Amino acid sequence: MPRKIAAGNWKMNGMQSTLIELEKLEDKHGDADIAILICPPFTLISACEDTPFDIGGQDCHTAQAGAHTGDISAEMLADAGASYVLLGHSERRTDHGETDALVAAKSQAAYDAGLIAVICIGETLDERENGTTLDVIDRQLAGSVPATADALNTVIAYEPVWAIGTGKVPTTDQIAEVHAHVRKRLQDRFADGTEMSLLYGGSVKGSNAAEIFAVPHVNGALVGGASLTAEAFSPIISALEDA
Ligand SMILES: O=C(CO)COP(=O)(O)O
Repeated sequence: MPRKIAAGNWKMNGMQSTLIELEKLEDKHGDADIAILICPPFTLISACEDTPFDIGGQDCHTAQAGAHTGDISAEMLADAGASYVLLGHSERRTDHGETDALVAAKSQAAYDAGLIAVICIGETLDERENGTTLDVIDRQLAGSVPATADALNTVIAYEPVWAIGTGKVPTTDQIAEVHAHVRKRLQDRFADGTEMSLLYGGSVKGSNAAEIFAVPHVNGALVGGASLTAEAFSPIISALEDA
């Protein structure tokens, strides 16, 4: 069975004062038997080390060290206490022009540093309306996921770009179609493709989490806005525990 993962992507949010939310989350979910992954900004990774949660970065460089002002390497993330890193998020693809090839190179750097790569894929609204969603998914999977991926070092997050931060959620049929397609492609390509965790992301909330987690091949969620407070994230974690 793929591992269940409730992941929070804090994006460019979070101050020292935000860490109180993790203490509240620990009170409720400190001994959860699913993985709870928090991806704070780089500045808070070390400060999260004492929490019982898995910690992840939101990006890394392809190199482990060197003259790359402003960048962070996978080795640095691991050194700071992270065990995961988000890669290829649509905001990085859009804001920083990240290509599939770059995401694959970053994923390999993550593996080399012993991190688990959460590789994000997903279509834009135009692509969905053009009927090219599954083509886009195929291209991103083929280009962004290295040949060295396996169920231990890789998690795939399907995040339709049009559902991120918009309150618009695909129908469960739409999620089911993409997740079944991704599972098939992973099974075709990797010996342990059946075991890779597949997360859904995009406007997940406490009120819609249970129905999303009931969709076949949805093994968890990558949550943005609703991961920023314990009050909003806790019901999502509970729904995944119950799924
Ligand atoms: O981009 C996301 C997580 O990576 C989803 O963000 P929202 O949950 O805020 O829509």
